Amino acid sequence: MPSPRSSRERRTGSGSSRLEFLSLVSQRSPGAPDSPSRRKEPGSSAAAPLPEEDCMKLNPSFLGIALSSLLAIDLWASKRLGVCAGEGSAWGSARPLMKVIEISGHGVPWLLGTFYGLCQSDSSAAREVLLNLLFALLLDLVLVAVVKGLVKRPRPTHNKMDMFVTISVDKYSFPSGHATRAALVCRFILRHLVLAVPLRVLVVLWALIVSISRVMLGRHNMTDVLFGLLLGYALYSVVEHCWLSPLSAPALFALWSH
Ligand SMILES: CC(C)=CCC/C(C)=C/CC/C(C)=C/COP(=O)(O)O
Repeated sequence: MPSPRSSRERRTGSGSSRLEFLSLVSQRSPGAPDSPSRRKEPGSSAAAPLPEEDCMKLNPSFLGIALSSLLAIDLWASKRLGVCAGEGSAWGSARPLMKVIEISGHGVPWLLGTFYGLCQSDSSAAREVLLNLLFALLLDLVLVAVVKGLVKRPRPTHNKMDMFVTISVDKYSFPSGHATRAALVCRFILRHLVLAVPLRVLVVLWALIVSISRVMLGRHNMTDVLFGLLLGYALYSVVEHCWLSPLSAPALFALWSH
């Protein structure tokens, strides 16, 4: 397949890659000063040809353009939706409520609550469900920490870093740990707790509100939250696949049997 550079060369009749570079630079910043690669050497009539890899970097693919446009829209919309990002923001007075919602989806109360329930449970069915919930919550923490550490996307600039108990990777925003936990816990509860319909609706609403509040608080961009929800949803399938039972993990269950 001919490379984009070679087809351009055929059209212009030029043997050098200079025109390719010029067109891209002028599209991006028409008023920008000459870059080193555009500058002619004194006394020479043409710039030295660019290495192939430089041209490829400057030649944005359709996917690249689509992704950067999506990210630009994401940053812009997330900033506009960050209406509780500070006390002085448009909905700054709702910030304390948003922070309560934030704590309701935080890892510490969920881990402590599940652990406490496990210690108090007196039926083997409850122990099995709570042990798997604990496993799911820990798996979620590890997975989110790994992805945050790999992607290293900084939190939005309008975020005030005043969160309740964080770990080092929480300076990064992709994906939202609250969103993964909300989706995971929501699926888990709907599947393993016998609840009346209004309560099931409340659980789904809680997960949605926790997720939306991440953007409103300015903690995350929308894509962090959307990916977090997908990740948490998928993680539940993994947990169900690896379901711990007295048969598959007898030693673990022996620890909790009174
Ligand atoms: C047992 C253990 C290691 C507990 C750590 C619990 C903990 C500090 C979880 C972090 C929860 C948190 C602040 C997540 C960040 O959520 P985002 O939605 O802002 O990504």
